[in-house]
Order: sequence, then structure tokens, then C-alpha cells
Amino acid sequence: MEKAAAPTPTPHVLVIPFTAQGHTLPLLDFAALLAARGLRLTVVTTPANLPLLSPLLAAHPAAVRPLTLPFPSGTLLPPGLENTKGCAPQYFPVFLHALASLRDPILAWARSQPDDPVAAVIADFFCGWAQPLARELGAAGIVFTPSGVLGTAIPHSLFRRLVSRPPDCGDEFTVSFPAIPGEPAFQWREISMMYKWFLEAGDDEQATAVRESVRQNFLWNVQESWVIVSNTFRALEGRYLETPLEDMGFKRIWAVGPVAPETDPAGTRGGEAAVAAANLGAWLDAFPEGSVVYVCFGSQAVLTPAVAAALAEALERSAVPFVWVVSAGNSGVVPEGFEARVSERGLVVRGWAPQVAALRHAAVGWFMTHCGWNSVLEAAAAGVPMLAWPMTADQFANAQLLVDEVRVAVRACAGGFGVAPDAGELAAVLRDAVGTKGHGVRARAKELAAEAARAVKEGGSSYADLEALVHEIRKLC
Ligand SMILES: O=c1ccn([C@@H]2O[C@H](COP(=O)(O)OP(=O)(O)O[C@H]3O[C@H](CO)[C@@H](O)[C@H](O)[C@H]3O)[C@@H](O)[C@H]2O)c(=O)[nH]1
Repeated sequence: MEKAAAPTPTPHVLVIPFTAQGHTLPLLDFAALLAARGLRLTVVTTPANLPLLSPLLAAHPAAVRPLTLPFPSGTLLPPGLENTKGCAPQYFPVFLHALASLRDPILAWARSQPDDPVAAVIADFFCGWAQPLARELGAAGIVFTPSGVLGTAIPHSLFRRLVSRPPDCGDEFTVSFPAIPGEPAFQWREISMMYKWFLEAGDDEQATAVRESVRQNFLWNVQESWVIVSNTFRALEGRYLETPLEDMGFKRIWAVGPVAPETDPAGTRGGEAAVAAANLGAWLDAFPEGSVVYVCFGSQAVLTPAVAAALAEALERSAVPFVWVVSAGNSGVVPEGFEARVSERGLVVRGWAPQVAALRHAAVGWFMTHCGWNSVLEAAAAGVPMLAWPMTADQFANAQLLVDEVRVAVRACAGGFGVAPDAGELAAVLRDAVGTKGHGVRARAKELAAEAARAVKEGGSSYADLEALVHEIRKLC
């Protein structure tokens, strides 16, 4: 009698998110796609971040399990703070340094179960320490970037080349990126706060440790990883996917986005919404198609009172209908009496908004955004053009891509963290956008939405990359 072939083992993959909303959500979306393709996943989390995993665990109870580890203690963070939601950008390096202390407990966990080895480690690009950890576990290290390829290559280039600004130059000093297609260039004021912090932080013991963690993070990503996965798609960033990039260590980049599901029926993606999706939808129903501007700056941005006052004045003077989402911790910046004056055509949401649902409402014609990559992809998938107001991080690169290359956005203002725009100019941008001048960009945004939808369907570029990557992971067993 012939011996039955041994069953093919199911690869066990360890997933390590960075504890920021804008990073965890897309990595968990990607994890759901892998679970749906039959991989077994262990997702690292900490007690306060565990609720973010609930939808994934509920959808894939057999394939996904959490590994809940205490948030590292003895860090520079206040006790109990486990997620960057609502934190100012200067917290990012500290979180990045703190989370690196998860390495030892993860190693101990992996060694405690030799019968179920990890085949691959998929870690957020702010968890670069996971790449040498993967090597130590005998697993393949996969970097997941929640940003686009351009927005990922730029910080890696800065940390690789250690670019600095000559002492006699100001914020207009231009940094170019010669190894990236098109040789993009950005003014110093547009360079990420994390990189500037790295250059300017003091030399005391704590700052030195955090700085070292941050630089090493980027070097590990490109030097130690096997491949890189980006939440992007070819119709959006094909130019940066054609040839391997020096700034990304010439690694293979798999473009698998948009990874987010098309809808968010509960409207609670990433948090309990301050307004139910149905109620927001009912409010929007009163407005004609494409007439409303949705204004939201992601999960991190904190508006100064001066910036909020300029935005409020612009919204008031423009006379356009709008929804303005102000994060819960920042809600005091809405000027006194503003809501009463605009109540006929404007809604201020204080707290978390059901963004995915809002962008898919027919009345929403434009999205004023800081160009956080998740917001960019959600707008792209919904066919909503953007008014780009970049503030920090990858947002200036994203804005340049959207405005100058893909032409699905118009610049709202020069941007920058804490820089108030001219209210009159911003009001004119808003009026032009919803008026006939905005027609061309709106039409282009609809085309991009069709391309995004095609990318993730069978036969599409992101679908093909995802299938091929899963095939490669299976071969690791
Ligand atoms: O009221 C809100 C606010 C946000 N969101 C969601 O939260 C996410 C926000 O992500 P993103 O738009 O990328 O912004 P940030 O939270 O600022 O993201 C950080 O991470 C991104 C991915 O690396 C970077 O591109 C950004 O620059 C960085 O600030 C999106 O899915 C939004 O739909 C809501 O659902 N409701």
C-alpha cells in the first residue's frame, strides 16, 4: 500500500504591530488577508491595545491568536500610555525605543514552544528590531510599511545618508533624493520631525539611547529583512516599484494595497465613534452629491488654537458645507460660537469619526487631509479627491505624489506642524474645489478608485502580489 503524503504544514507567522492607530490598523487588515489565505498568525499586543485586535480575532478565531505581553516598563513614557493615539509627534521616537524592549519576551515565548516554530516575522517598519529577532528565530523577516513606497524610502534614505542642513541655511534648504525615481526634493521644513529630532536631540544618556534605537530601526529594516510589504498599489506608485530602490536596500517590495476592507459597516474601525455612521449619513443626506468637504487630520495631529482658528475662519468664509472632525483631546480649539454660526451647513464631530463610511457617502465631494497614508488610500478607494494639508512624517511626500504626479489632490496650503494658513486663501481653495474648477481632479479621483478596486480583485496587481507572497511564505516551511 502506498504511504499517504505527509500533510503540508501551515506556516506560523508572527505579526508585530507598532502601537499607533495609523500603523496597527493596516497591519491587522493585512493579517486578515493572510489568515483568509490559510496562514496561522500570532499577533503581538499589549493589554491596552488588545481591543484593537477584536475584529480580527472574531473574523478568524481558528487562524489568529494574540500574544499579550506587558507594555515594557521603565521607559520614558508615562505609566499606562501604550498607544500613540492623540500624542504629539515627539512621542514617536520614545515609543519606538520602548517597544524594542519586547524583543526578549518574544524570544522567550518563541523558545518556549519549539514544536511550533515561527516561519516568518512580519513587523511594522517602526519595529526594525524585529528583523534581527527574526534571524535569531531562524525565520524570514518581513517589513510591513503602512506608508507608500515613496513615503517609506525617504526616511530610510535620510537615516542611511545622515543628511544634514548646513549651519548657514534656513528652512528653505532643499534636500534631494537622487536614488529615488524622479529625484524628488523637499525643503527642510518638510522633512519629518522624527529625523530632525534625531539630529537635534541632546547627548544625555536617555536621548542617546533613543536616538540609537531610531537610527538602528531604519538600518535594520533595509539590512536585515528578507522582503518589504507596502500598503500601496501599482496604479498609484508604479514608478517606485519598477526597479529595486537603493534606499530600501534593493529589497523586493510587494505592493498589496489597499488592504482595508471596502466598507466599515459598524463605523467603529479603530475606536468607538463619537457619531454613529447612520447619524452622520442622515446628516449628509440633506446635501447634494459632491458638495460637502470632509475635514479630518488622522489619529495623531494636534491643531494649535491659531491653526484651528484659521481653518474655522476659512470654513466660515467659504460657505461650503463641511464635516470637521476634531479629535477628543483637541476639541477645545474650536472657536467660541463657530458651530452656532455655521450650523445650517457645518457639523463638528468631537472625537472619532466613522471616516471610511463618511468618505463613501455621495454628498462628500472632497477630503481635506493631512495626507496620512491610510486616509490617502481610503480617499483613493472611495474616489474622493483631496485638499492636501501635510504636517509632518511622510505627509509632504504623499502630498507631492498626489498633487503633482497622480493629480488626485490640490494643495490646501503650504502645511507644516503648527503653521496657520491664510484664512482667505484657504477659503478660496475650498470654494474652487467644490465649484467647476474642481471637476478635473474629481474625475481623476474616480478613475483612481476604479484602479484601486481592480488592483485587489483577482487578476489585479495587488491581488497577484499577495498571492505570490503567500506562496513564498508557504515555501519557508
Ligand atoms: O476620527 C477619525 C480619525 C481617524 N480615523 C482613521 O484612522 C486612520 C488614520 O490614519 P492616517 O490617515 O494614516 O493618519 P495618522 O493616524 O496620522 O497616521 C500615521 O501613520 C501613517 C501611516 O504610516 C502615516 O502616513 C501618517 O503620516 C502618520 O501620522 C485612518 O484609517 C482613518 O480612517 C477614523 O476612522 N476616524
